[in-house]
Amino acid sequence: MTHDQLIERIRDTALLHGDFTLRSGRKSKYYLDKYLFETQPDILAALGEKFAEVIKADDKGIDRLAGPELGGIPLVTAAAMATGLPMVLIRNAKKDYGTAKQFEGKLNEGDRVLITEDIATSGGQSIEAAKLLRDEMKVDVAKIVVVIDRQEGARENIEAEGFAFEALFTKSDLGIDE
Ligand SMILES: O=P(O)(O)OC[C@H]1O[C@H](OP(=O)(O)OP(=O)(O)O)[C@H](O)[C@@H]1O
Ligand SMILES: O=C(O)c1cc(=O)[nH]c(=O)[nH]1
Repeated sequence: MTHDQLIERIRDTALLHGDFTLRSGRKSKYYLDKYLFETQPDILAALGEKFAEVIKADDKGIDRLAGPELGGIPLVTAAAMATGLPMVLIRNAKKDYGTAKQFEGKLNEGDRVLITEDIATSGGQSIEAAKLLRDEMKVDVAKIVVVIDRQEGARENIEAEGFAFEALFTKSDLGIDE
């Protein structure tokens, strides 16, 4: 799938119009329903390849990938399969039984970890995941890579916390002018 075909597939599959409340509490007249594009195997495979390009371009090398619940899970899986890199799955909250962990999979202190995420609005969700990895798991967060940046301040907020940020696509790339 070409870059432009992927943009078109995401837009056609997942762009909704209406009145939406976002995770940040903001209101929006449009919503990109990530589950509508993440549940389409052709789109997911193409996104895995896009993440792989970013991962291969990292000059210091990535040891592991991480995906936050829930939307980041299919993405990190696709990226892991496209690169052969191992991954961890990050929970929104610790389990209070069994292994009682907030992430699943294996992490080594000092690993360079790249986070995959679906949509960035304020960047709040991505920052939470990155802080957990950096401050509690003691890994080196190489970059937060999202599928779509809604261009509402996520980049500025993420970079202000000391993390690198990249978006595969922006709201402008998708031709959204709301
Ligand atoms: O940049 P932010 O302002 O933090 O908002 C964007 C986040 O909000 C959404 O998650 P949602 O709350 O729908 O959670 P889910 O992935 O568990 O469905 C979306 O998946 C992003 O992660
Ligand atoms: O900010 C959000 O919560 C959000 C925006 C959006 O376009 N899509 C989504 O899944 N979440």
